[in-house]
Amino acid sequence: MFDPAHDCCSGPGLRHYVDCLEDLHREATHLEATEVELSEAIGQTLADDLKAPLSLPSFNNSAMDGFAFNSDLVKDATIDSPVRLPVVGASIAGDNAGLAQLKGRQAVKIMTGAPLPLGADTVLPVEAASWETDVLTFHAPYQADQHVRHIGQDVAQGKTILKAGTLLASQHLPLLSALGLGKVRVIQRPTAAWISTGQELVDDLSQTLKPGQIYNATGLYAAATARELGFDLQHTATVRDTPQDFAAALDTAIEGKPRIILSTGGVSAGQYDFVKPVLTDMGATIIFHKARIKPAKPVLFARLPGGSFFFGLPGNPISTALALRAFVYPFVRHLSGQTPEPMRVARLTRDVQVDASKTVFLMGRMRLSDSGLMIAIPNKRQQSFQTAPFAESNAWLMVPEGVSELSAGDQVHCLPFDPGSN
Ligand SMILES: Nc1nc2c(c(=O)[nH]1)N[C@H]1C(S)=C(S)[C@@H](COP(=O)(O)OP(=O)(O)OC[C@H]3O[C@@H](n4cnc5c(N)ncnc54)[C@H](O)[C@@H]3O)O[C@H]1N2
Ligand code: MOO
Repeated sequence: MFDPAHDCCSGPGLRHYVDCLEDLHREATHLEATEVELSEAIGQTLADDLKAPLSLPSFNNSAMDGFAFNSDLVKDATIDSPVRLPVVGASIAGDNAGLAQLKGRQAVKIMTGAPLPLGADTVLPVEAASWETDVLTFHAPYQADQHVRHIGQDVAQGKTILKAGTLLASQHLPLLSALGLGKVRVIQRPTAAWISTGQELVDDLSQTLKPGQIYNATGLYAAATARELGFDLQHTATVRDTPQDFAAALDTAIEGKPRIILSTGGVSAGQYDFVKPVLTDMGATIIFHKARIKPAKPVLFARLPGGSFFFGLPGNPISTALALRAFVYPFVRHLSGQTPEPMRVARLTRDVQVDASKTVFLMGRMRLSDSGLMIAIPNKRQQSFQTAPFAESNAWLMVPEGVSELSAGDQVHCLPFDPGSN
């Protein structure tokens, strides 16, 4: 059974948030890479640097519908002494006829995207051309290299186009598709199971509450945010808050071999706070329990005997949300081989006073001011049971430990609720 005398991390020795992040990074050994179809790769992390297997464009081609020829042929053209070029054929996109060599004083019709014939060095758009039947007339010279898209002008063959650790998103698809990269090696999103604990919880939102009951405020939130936080929720359960029920739920979750198991509730100090004793009984290694943060102070992180990781998220809905964003997300990001999250900052719109003995995360809104500056508006209400200010917010504003007040205009580090958003 759990022995409080060996509880390294509770009591006065609560862990600093920065130390917790270090623990999370140390534990998060990258998941194995697998090859997937490009269509399946969005939201997964690239396992290796990707090099371009070909150049883009892979052949010189026209950027306009018009005529292709060699500019040298018309260099002496004047009003008085025009130069005429016969139009001998056409280069059409998808057609390889255009790759033929132009011979002598010739031009060809050319369509946007069609190969520039060998010997041609420029394209005259059709609306700028003086032409009749099959003859182009020039009353002035025409520059080389007009409206030509050159080999490699987009991407040079062999160049690294995306780095390992890139989270693949829809903006990468045109590039990867154009390069014919139909399969890519990725580190797949970790799988997770979610256990809500509490005999007061009701999952069915259409059910009438009995006295003392409350609706589960974070079950649906977990399902909705899993993807943006980088994991796949494969199993959810809601159980009573007894050690037996929790242990049974944990066993069931483990059978699905998720990489991560998350639970809500039962990690604080009361008699129903059974999560840690149950974990300790099953031989888990508690990596940290309780941090010098607000909210979500009782957050717990452990390694289970089978190799899964466990997060005990405090039950207050806002504490659950903060623990997900400030602990689970950095862990998942590291597991997936991504680089640490870039720091986002914004200027506070008003003074804030906080308890300097902990890292404080305030619910707030990040947005661009009328003058184009990123500003952070802390919500007036900050309690961890208050879902209404959370609904009004889109980011956590982080005030580091040691800081007791910040003034309007000071920069504050922000964690957008959706880390993929700007
Ligand atoms: N004596 C102490 N009491 C508490 C401490 C403490 O240090 N000493 N810490 C407080 C803090 S901080 C937090 S956060 C909570 C965390 O509690 P638990 O994780 O043990 O969670 P529970 O006690 O099970 O629940 C807390 C609260 O949240 C409600 N809850 C739980 N799950 C849900 C859910 N899915 N949807 C909506 N609401 C939920 C639950 O009904 C309780 O009201 O402990 C403090 N206490
Ligand atoms: O940390 Mo608790 O999350 O303050 O309510």
